Amino acid sequence: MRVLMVGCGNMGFAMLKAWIESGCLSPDETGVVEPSEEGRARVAALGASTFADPPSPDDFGAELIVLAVKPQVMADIAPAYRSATARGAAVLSIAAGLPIRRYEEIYGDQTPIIRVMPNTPAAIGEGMMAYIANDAAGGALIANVRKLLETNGAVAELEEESQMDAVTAISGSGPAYVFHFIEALAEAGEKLGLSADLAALLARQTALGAAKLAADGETDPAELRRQVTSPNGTTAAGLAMMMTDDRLKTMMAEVADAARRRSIELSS
Ligand SMILES: NC(=O)C1=CN([C@@H]2O[C@H](COP(=O)(O)OP(=O)(O)OC[C@H]3O[C@@H](n4cnc5c(N)ncnc54)[C@H](O)[C@@H]3O)[C@@H](O)[C@H]2O)C=CC1
Ligand SMILES: O=C(O)[C@@H]1CCC=N1
Repeated sequence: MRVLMVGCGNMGFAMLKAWIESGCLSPDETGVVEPSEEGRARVAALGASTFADPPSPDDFGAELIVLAVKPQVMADIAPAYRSATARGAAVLSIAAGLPIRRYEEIYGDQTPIIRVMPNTPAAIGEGMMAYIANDAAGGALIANVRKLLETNGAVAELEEESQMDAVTAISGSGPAYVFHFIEALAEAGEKLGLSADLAALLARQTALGAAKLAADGETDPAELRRQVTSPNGTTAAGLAMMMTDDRLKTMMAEVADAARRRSIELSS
């Protein structure tokens, strides 16, 4: 499948890197439109073709256009690819907020459109990729797109598009919450007198180990938490600060709701 990615910043590059490095996508059939010279250089290092401006369909012959620009500029940028969709190219968008109907307004509802919410661990095959497709997207296209997304991590098909704002708030933005948790744990270590390097190592290795223990889903995270918590021990003392009055749960609900509301705002 000839893939043309439009915009290759933090998220687009994270996805493309795994597509190419896994061997799922050949660099020969990959193009990237990216105005930033630095952005083009790192794509060129993967062996893919780069363009500062949209290539004509005759020049590239894209079968899949991947829209990976910011939602705020999508309406200005996406119409340049109408000639490619008119010749049969499908569209995969990773933009937050923008519903499928927005793309149908640009390309027509006969154009196959898939909307996916990725996250940055996609670069190392540990992402969470949640998608939904319009009626025009056939089984063969969806199977091919899933093959690409599987190189990025776990893949889930949503039941309805209305779930996408909540998905964005949880898994799309979620890595940033976890990174901030790691920052906060490391800073707490420094406040307790540890060196910055040691505190940072303890924080990130602890997050990694805990995530790996929880990753297979076989043991409930609440049970994993209980396994660390000796009665009247150190963990119980620490957790009381997080759990009294559901302090952390209340904060996480507020965090996720703010992100979901912003996703809804971006759609209008
Ligand atoms: N960063 C993340 O963790 C996630 C981002 N997303 C979505 O991914 C999309 C991209 O976000 P980021 O990669 O974070 O932003 P970014 O700013 O890193 O990347 C956007 C890229 O688009 C390029 N660009 C600007 N004008 C262009 C044009 N006319 N043609 C082609 N490319 C153009 C920019 O040079 C830049 O490299 C957004 O829609 C965002 O909602 C979705 C999930 C997670
Ligand atoms: O912050 C954002 O809007 C994008 C979407 C999800 C993660 N990053």
